Amino acid sequence: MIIGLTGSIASGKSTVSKMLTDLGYPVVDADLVARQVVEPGKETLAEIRNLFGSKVILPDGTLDRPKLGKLIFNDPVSRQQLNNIIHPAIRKEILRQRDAFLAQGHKTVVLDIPLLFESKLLNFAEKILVVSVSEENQLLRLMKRNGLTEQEALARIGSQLPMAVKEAGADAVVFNNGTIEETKQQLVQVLSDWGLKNGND
Ligand SMILES: CC(C)(COP(=O)(O)OP(=O)(O)OC[C@H]1O[C@@H](n2cnc3c(N)ncnc32)[C@H](O)[C@@H]1O)[C@@H](O)C(=O)NCCC(=O)NCCS
Ligand SMILES: Nc1ncnc2c1ncn2[C@@H]1O[C@H](COP(=O)(O)OP(=O)(O)OP(=O)(O)O)[C@@H](O)[C@H]1O
Repeated sequence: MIIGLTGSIASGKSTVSKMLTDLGYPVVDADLVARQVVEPGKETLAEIRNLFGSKVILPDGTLDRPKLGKLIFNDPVSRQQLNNIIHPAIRKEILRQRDAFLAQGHKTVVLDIPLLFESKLLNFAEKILVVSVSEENQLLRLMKRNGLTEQEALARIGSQLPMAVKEAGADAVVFNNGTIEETKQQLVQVLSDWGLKNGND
């Protein structure tokens, strides 16, 4: 079974993803893949440089992520241009990592993809698990984790589909407003409903 794990920014995907890893499930992490495909020397990084200029490249040749983030989260046109360059590379690498896990004999693979609903990967997930959070908790957690102002955090939240749309498209929703333990209990219940106990299933 391929599980698509998604949610909105700072809803708690990484937190749930870690719980799944601890239970033994193999997880493909799209945010990590997004970093791998722009490592120095990669074609995607060269394309980003061509589009946005050398101002988004640090002296050591790596991507200046905060700078590119400021650009794309405040401008839908730039965001779409970046997505057009980077998403095909991310998609290809996600599928490669999924296939590698399946080839190792895993029966269940988790794809942790923040933009699952916005991307062309939705069809690859047989079950969609959405991690949901209240608007208030989302804003507070995002500002705290990334050291953002309220305005910066709201721009990032606004660059994704609304939480309610994702909940409506989910096979199951885990509400991450309480303690981490309460979230874990909900997750275990969902897995059990799907006939899964641990990463060997
Ligand atoms: C703009 C970048 C360099 C900013 O890097 P930064 O280290 O500050 O953020 P990070 O990569 O950890 O992303 C944090 C969160 O932002 C959200 N996010 C990232 N990119 C996008 C996007 N293009 N559109 C909407 N939300 C996004 C996701 O929820 C993600 O989990 C980076 O986010 C990026 O390369 N984005 C494009 C790739 C992408 O779409 N990634 C999302 C996973 S497929
Ligand atoms: N139940 C919780 N109670 C308190 N804080 C939490 C809880 N769950 C997650 N957090 C914190 O909220 C922040 C966002 O969580 P996390 O990083 O898991 O979200 P995410 O959905 O993976 O975010 P992103 O889309 O940006 O990668 C983190 O700093 C995390 O430690």
